[in-house]
Amino acid sequence: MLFFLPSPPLCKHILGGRSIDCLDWTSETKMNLQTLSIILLVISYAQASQYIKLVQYVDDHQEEYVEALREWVAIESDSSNIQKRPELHRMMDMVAEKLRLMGGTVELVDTGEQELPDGQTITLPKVVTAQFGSDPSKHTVCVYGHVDVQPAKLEDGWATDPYNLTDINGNLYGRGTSDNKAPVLAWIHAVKAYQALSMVLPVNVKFLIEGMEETGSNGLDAMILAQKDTFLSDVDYIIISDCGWLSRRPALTYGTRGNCYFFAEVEGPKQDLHSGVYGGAVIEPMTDLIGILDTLISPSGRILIPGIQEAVAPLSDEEWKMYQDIEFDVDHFKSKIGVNHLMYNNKVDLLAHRWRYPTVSIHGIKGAFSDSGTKTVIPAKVTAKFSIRQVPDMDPATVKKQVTDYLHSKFAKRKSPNKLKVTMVIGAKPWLAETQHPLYEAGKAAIKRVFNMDPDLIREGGTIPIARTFQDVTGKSIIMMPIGGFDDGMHSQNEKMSRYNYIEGTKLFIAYLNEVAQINKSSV
Ligand SMILES: C[C@H](N)C(=O)N[C@@H](Cc1c[nH]cn1)C(=O)O
Repeated sequence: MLFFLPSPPLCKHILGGRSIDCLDWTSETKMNLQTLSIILLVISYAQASQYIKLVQYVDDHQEEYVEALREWVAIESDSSNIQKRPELHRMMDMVAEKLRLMGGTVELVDTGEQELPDGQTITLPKVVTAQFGSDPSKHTVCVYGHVDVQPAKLEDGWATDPYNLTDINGNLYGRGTSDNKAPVLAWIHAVKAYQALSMVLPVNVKFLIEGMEETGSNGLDAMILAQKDTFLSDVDYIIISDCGWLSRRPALTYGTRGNCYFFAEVEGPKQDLHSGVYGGAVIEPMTDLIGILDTLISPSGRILIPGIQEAVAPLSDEEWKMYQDIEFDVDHFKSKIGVNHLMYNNKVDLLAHRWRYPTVSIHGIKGAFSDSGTKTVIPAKVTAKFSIRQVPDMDPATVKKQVTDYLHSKFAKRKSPNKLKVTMVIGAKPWLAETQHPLYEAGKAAIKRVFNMDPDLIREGGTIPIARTFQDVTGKSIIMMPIGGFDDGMHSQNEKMSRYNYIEGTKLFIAYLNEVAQINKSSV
């Protein structure tokens, strides 16, 4: 596709109000078609030169973009740590201020309180909404992103301070760089580039930026429902850039797994005990807990909870073929994460189990002794944290019951006097899109323009908790356009975003806005 073609209404205008399909081939029409071709050529030339200017602008402002990321990374906006909540509030204020300074119509939307496991409540970070342009003849896109991060400490094994952006060989290291601060900034910078060059945005752009994604987007479902007929009413498409490529090839993402996150608490004696004095006398909560955790999944990765595996939609021949055609080097994948063996060694099985089959992960045990040293304690109360990634056709409410019933039945068999409490704290559904949609065609064209190659069409094993709500509540189509690298280490030590992806990603977003503007409204 040319970078810019005149919109269908403009073509119609040039053709005297008729669409191309219903023309009668009179000489007058032929002349109009000739005029149209010339106009098309002039417009596409003018607009291609616009694009060149935008790209040049992005290249010239690289350092400014890196500094903006440095400022955001310095904020420890960890949504899972309530001690850091003031930082998260500050982060949301900074996002709002940035968008306000660009002349957007900005609101900080209150989403209420978060209830903590101990019954206390804490204020949720506000959600930032912003709008640039409201021309009814244009498409309106809503860019969703988040600026909260996963926890990170230097002592976790980071090579650099996680909150001090550090450039090493063109990689920008810092917590939240790839997930999701740089992509959000890249979208903001894309809009800013148009403004700086006094160019009109080809589509109206809205932003919806939240601060609780990493803990399940608390409060956002209700906010989206409440804003369905206001902020979201004129939105045509939702764009999310909160994931990564599969390899060095750019990608478009058409599915995410959901997530059900559980706490399983086993409580025994009224306080921690000396294992020499009481060991052998008491039934230890940790032994009970480890015992039931071990019944969740087999060593070969089969989920043992009845009903879960059965709910999974079977892999279709079409999917198998799609996975088979994707370029993906299993050995490279292994070496990048430093393992010799994986659950599956062929490409299709591996991709399928990363993207479209459920899995159980055990994340940690609160109350367990984990410091250095050799404390000989019997912990009195321990809480396991584990999650099950959701795929079509699993349903979080059903999974909650299946897991709770199963763990209680396994616990009952132990005939332990201790108490088990199972709670599901996140219940996020999976999301899947139709890749035949013009949004994806526009995405392919933008990627071709910026990277001069065709993208991989991939799924994401992680979760974007709000994706499915957006789709269900607004009925609008979503595209996920990642700019994160395959080796960015989201959620891990040494998370990074390469300068290349950050800067070329900004250009991609600029190009994408123009491609979206060409989508014929009546074709979707
Ligand atoms: C894909 C996205 N960047 C991400 O990492 N999301 C988190 C969201 C989540 C799910 N459960 C709790 N938080 C993830 O997939 O872990």
